[in-house]
Amino acid sequence: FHGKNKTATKTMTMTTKQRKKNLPPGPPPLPIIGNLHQLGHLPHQSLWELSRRYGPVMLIHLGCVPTVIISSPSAAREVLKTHDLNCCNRPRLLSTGRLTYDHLDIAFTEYGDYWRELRKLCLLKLLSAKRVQSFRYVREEEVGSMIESIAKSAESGTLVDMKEKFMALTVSITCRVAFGTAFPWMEFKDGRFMDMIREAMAMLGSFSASDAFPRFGWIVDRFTGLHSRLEKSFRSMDVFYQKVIDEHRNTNKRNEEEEDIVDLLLKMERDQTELATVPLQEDNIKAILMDIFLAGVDTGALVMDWTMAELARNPKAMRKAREEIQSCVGNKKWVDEDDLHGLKYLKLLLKEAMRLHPPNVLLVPRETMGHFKLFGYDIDPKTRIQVNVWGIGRDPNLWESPEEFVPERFEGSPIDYKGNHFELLTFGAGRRICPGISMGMAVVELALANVLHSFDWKLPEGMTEKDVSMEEGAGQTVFKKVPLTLLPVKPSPETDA
Ligand code: HEM
Repeated sequence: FHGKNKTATKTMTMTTKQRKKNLPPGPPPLPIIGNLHQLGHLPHQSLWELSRRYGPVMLIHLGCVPTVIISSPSAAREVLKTHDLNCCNRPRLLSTGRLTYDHLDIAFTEYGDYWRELRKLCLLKLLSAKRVQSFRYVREEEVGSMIESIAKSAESGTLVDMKEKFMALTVSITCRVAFGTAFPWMEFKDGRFMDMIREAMAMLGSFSASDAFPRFGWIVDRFTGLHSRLEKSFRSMDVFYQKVIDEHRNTNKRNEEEEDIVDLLLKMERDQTELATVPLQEDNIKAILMDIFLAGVDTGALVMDWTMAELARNPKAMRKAREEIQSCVGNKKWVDEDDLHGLKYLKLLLKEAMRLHPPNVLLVPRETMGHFKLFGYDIDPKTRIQVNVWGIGRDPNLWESPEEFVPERFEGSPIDYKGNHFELLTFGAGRRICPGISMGMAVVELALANVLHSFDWKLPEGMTEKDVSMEEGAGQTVFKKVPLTLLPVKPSPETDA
């Protein structure tokens, strides 16, 4: 009887405590599935609609997982700046865990000493300003090859699938920067390499029941075939990285100028470098390469693809951009990286395209590490946090005519995408902000400047600007559902003048 009374008192204090909690508002969850049924095909859009009803700090349940959706710049500032230390963990998820050799990478590893040291390595060596600069010739050469291949389509009057071109460009630049070779070996040619990357991206964006229902979800994932598909994707990427590493081990050491990222990581392995007492080994190297590929290839290509789609729909903006480039570089064949400083309008239109089409619409998920108060609401440890960057970019309270593509809105505005302005969070903010901003934007700016300088772009016959579909498809990143195909036209000196 005595014992029972004790339990009753304990239960009473627990429930009083629970009751005292001021949890954020949100749509009522259903038993077991929580709010999963409300996500739809494009969760960022459904969540944006819901947040207009429940507010910028909204609690939902993804199966058993409490998740707070952030949908305003001031709430984003709270989680990415004021409480960043509490919010900078990443949840352990099925697909990210497998593809990163059990979280040995930077993007999906938990916050702690290992992440801190890896991140330092990334910022100081792998993606430093000096290294980005040292690969300028790679970017210029690869953009040159892309322009030459587009010129062939212009000559034969064939349409260009813009996303395919931009993906091929980011892949070849990344291959050269990371492993010094333009494109991998024969067995990965004929589109197989691209298929492999696409499949890994699809796996990262896939819904896994194990993540929503940690206790029994794995049974569902085995039943649906997700486990074996993930395993197959992991194996093919692993074989590829092993080949890259073996080849580097067997090659005479390059001088420092020619050193690629794998050379640098293998040197650290030979020197028995430790990252937070973990000696750097092959799996760590492969996990880092996985990040460089999966974080950098698709995002850059998407930014370029969406930007071209907006320009195709807005011929005035396209003309203005081309005129600016023309007046800046004149009759020079290529726009080089020194010319980019003068291309102010190009930078404005990129900001505008990234406002409307951030590739990571909900950022990369974070997880809280301790309890804190957010606008008076209690946020518990182990709560997942997703910032609706897409919604913030289209909020009519922040932007005039938010759905319209108006690059001029950024004229004279201090807002940029480097993590200090919570209205434009294309690359995130805080401790986990993207470390590849300079590397990514260097490619995007140079490629678009040359694509616009070298060709006039026409819509396929019979299509008008209004017919360009802006429908979205969602996975880990948001892409154009209907591929953008355009006709490149080589301008004659007279028509361009
Ligand atoms: C236009 C291109 C790119 C976009 C839009 C982009 C966007 C992002 C975003 C939104 C995040 C999550 C930030 C957060 O959680 O607050 C991120 C993280 C990351 N990005 Fe990028 N990224 C791009 C290019 C790159 C490139 C080129 C690389 C490397 C070669 C890269 C490497 C990473 C890594 C390693 C992380 C994880 C950082 C961490 O968790 O500490 N990204 N990126």
